[in-house]
Amino acid sequence: MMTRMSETTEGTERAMGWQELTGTRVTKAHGTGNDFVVYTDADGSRDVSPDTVAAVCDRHMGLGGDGLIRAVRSRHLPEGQRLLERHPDAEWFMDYRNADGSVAQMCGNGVRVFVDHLVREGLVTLPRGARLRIGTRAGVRTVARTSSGYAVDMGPWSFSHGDTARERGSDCVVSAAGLTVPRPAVSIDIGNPHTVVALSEGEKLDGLDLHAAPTVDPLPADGTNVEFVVPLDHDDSDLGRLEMRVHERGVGETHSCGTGACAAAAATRFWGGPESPDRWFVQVPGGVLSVTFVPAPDGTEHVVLAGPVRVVATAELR
Ligand SMILES: N[C@@H](CCC[C@H](N)C(=O)O)C(=O)O
Repeated sequence: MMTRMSETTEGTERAMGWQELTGTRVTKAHGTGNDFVVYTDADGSRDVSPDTVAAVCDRHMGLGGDGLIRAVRSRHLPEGQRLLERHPDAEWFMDYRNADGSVAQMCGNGVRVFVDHLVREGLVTLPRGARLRIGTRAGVRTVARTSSGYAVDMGPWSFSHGDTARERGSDCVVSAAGLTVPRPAVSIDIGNPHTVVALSEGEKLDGLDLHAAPTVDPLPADGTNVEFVVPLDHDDSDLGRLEMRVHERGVGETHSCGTGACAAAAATRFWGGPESPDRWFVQVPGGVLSVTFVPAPDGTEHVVLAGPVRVVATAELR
């Protein structure tokens, strides 16, 4: 993290540097407690270094956030230009960074916040029921405006370690503070990497200490976000429910993770067998997300994530 020592007559303070964004108008918003700082860089001239991201996301010396999102026109990024060849309508690209400055492919809560930002800034019009295509490093995602927020087609999910999970029910083991022994788990890719662990009967999510990153063996090539889940009783056989806590790659424990909720529902549905429902409510510390598995026209199964967006403030970085 970039820091500089600035001496004042009163003493010495550690100042964080976000010079690249000084004077930039930003929005602070969250989706179920997963909070982000968003800014518009329409022509791609205000990219940021990892140090700047970390400084802005710092909860004591900066605005604070689980991530920083740059709204940039796709044509100004090489990865955006590639997407435009197949999806010329994906005008805007979500350039997503974790709080530590690392780049992530996708963010399920962030993409709702991102689209809400575009709407509020008058950069797109999106009436209720209309759809918008967004470029991300995980590919193009289609976002629809609903009566209570946004629903995102997250595309298909897959097991990160091939068929091993289908054969054995798990493909890795996870250790974490508060777990007595390492647990079998599955690693799932939904544009970004996740590993899902179910707690055993009688274990409680609040017994976990997620200050330190859980250990995953084998670790997916790009690292992983880790979700701990407890399936909840549900009366309605068409609607599954689960509770989840998450340790995010590049952040630490967060109040919510949209892609994590999708991965958690996919794993729990897989473990439950063919009778498992296609609709899930995922309870996270910051609220409830809806995850639905739908057949796609190309024969694959897509995951649709829906949830709210709340704007906290707009501000100018000084
Ligand atoms: N909170 C996000 C996921 C953000 C990226 C993640 N930390 C990663 O590195 O993959 C979500 O809502 O999906």
